[in-house]
Amino acid sequence: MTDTPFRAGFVSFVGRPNAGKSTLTNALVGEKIAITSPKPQTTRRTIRGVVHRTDGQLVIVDTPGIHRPRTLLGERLNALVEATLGDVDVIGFCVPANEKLGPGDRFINERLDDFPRAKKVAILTKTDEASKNEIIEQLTQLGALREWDSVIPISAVTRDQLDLLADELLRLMPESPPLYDAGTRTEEREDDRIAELIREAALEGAREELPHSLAVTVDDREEREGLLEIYASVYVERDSQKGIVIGRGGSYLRDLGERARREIEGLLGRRVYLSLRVKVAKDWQRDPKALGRFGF
Ligand SMILES: Nc1nc2c(ncn2[C@@H]2O[C@H](COP(=O)(O)OP(=O)(O)OP(=O)(O)O)[C@@H](O)[C@H]2O)c(=O)[nH]1
Repeated sequence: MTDTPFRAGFVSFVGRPNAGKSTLTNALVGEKIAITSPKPQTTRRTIRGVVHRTDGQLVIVDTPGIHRPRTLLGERLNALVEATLGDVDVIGFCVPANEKLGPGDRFINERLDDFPRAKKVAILTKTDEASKNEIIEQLTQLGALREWDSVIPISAVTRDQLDLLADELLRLMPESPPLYDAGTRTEEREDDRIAELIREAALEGAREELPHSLAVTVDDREEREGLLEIYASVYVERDSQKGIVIGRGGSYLRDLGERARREIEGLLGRRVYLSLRVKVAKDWQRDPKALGRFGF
């Protein structure tokens, strides 16, 4: 019997907004690394999640989507995507099984030619939401786009075929010693993860105009009688949005704080007191200084 070599490398999932990239990352890593939301384009940061197996390591680089930039934030995010995809070993192109292949998918598929170094895998996501016939039709359409190194239908929610996907991704990785210690599941700083959980809670139920205007910073933490107190700010771009986030009598802010606190307690495994303040940073998406402060 021959020993299987240890393989390790980087994979990035791309696909149109809402294709299920963040959910897939979390399902593979087995921990909440990237926030997910039914609102499109909520992923802003490059986040690394690490999948540990006895025969190898998959390092997942979760990028913001590829889209046409409209603000300085958009431009910076696109530059981040370019730099990331130029560097990975495998690109997983995610297409939802329950929506027809559209111009958005074709645009991204064409862009994949710009990254010749990476192996390319087509991933049909959300198969739990589609019929057998729809899945077959989508697989045929995907197959016609290019010569993929692999084509795999999965559901991150029911975990269907996730192990097979991990096998396939690993098979395409170079032989390499481990890239991360066994205990490492993400490179994200804890405060950044907390800020993202708060942003996720704020996105739930937020109105159309709001999602792209939200930013969150964790400003301070204090230990008090066994309780961890976390002080954070939720930034919006305009005064009118401040009222929306606070809600009538503070109701919206209370609800979102409650949801965020539960998620943070899950992450940290301990009781937390969360104090949120809503602030206005005028047009921060276009302001280089503000972008720097928010970590972009
Ligand atoms: N039924 C079902 N829903 C899914 C699955 N994967 C993702 N979703 C849902 O699809 C929506 C979008 O998922 P995300 O993982 O946030 O999508 P994304 O591609 O990261 O989105 P962006 O950050 O906008 O680029 C969420 O409401 C998820 O719950 C799946 O396998 N099955």
